[in-house]
Amino acid sequence: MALDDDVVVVNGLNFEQRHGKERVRVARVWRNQDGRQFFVEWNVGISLLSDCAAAYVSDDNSDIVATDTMKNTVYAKAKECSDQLSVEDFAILLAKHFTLSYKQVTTTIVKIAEKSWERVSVNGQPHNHGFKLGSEKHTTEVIFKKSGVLQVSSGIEGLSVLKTTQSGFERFHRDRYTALPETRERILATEMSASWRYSFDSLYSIPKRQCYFTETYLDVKKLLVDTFFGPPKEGVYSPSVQYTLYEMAKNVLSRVHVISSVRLKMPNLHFLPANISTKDNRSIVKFEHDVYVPTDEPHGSIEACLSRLSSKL
Ligand SMILES: O=c1[nH]c(=O)c2[nH]c(=O)[nH]c2[nH]1
Repeated sequence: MALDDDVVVVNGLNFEQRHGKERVRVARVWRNQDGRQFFVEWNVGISLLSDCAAAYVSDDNSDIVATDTMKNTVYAKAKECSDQLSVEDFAILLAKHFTLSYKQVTTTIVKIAEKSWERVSVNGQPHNHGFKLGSEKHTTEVIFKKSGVLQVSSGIEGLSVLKTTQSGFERFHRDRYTALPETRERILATEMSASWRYSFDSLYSIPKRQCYFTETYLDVKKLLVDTFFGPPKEGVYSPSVQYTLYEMAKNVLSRVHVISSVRLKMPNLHFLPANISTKDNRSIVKFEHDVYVPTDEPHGSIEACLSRLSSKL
């Protein structure tokens, strides 16, 4: 969403500013009558686009919403949420609060990352109040304008996936600097980041169902992961990270109709063949698709965004 309408002319110069609070960490527990407890941990960032130019050019702070107030609001709103809600719904609630409560605020941007605390099972039974930390984060970004225009995006950060076969890279461009051999057999590993934008454009078009965004997040995550791996027995061949990324994004758009665009970032984390030999060429370790040197740098970086023709980016 272009935020150009927040540029003003001050003393003959274009001026654009925002202020907010980053890394506000809050955790919330909800307790059910039946003894089951629910837990989330959020890292919240708030940014306000507001008419407070006076504070930049004079000592008039009267239009500044203090960033300390923003921080307190996160805890106050978390307290008010007596029913469990998705991270997206919490971001919408905060964005709505700041945009509608302050006359000088024209736009609020709320970004939240949720840690993946998952309920543990003990002896095969889900534990009432025990959680363990998974690796990936569920992220969201909500932009809410005074005009009522809303933009909701969600994402996944740090989802590490790897397959030990069904990946290759052949027939790529070669020149005098190319050393990489072609292969139809390699490890494919990435730490995926995904973000997608919902087509909802106002508060009224947001589905009211309590777990709507959480369910959609889990659907998208499953589509991405299932497409990466393919069926459990035979898998699916990946001729390049680019091809697999495109298939993943395409499947999300074709299956989840409320999503208008999806961006995927898939670093190619190389597992190099372990070939070790002595100075006189005696092999100590000969690579037979069994021993690898894991690396995380340098890594390939592959990123693309796929959106419906009708969507505004
Ligand atoms: O899937 C791949 N895509 C690339 O662009 C690339 N480049 C490279 O060296 N290896 C790979 N693998």
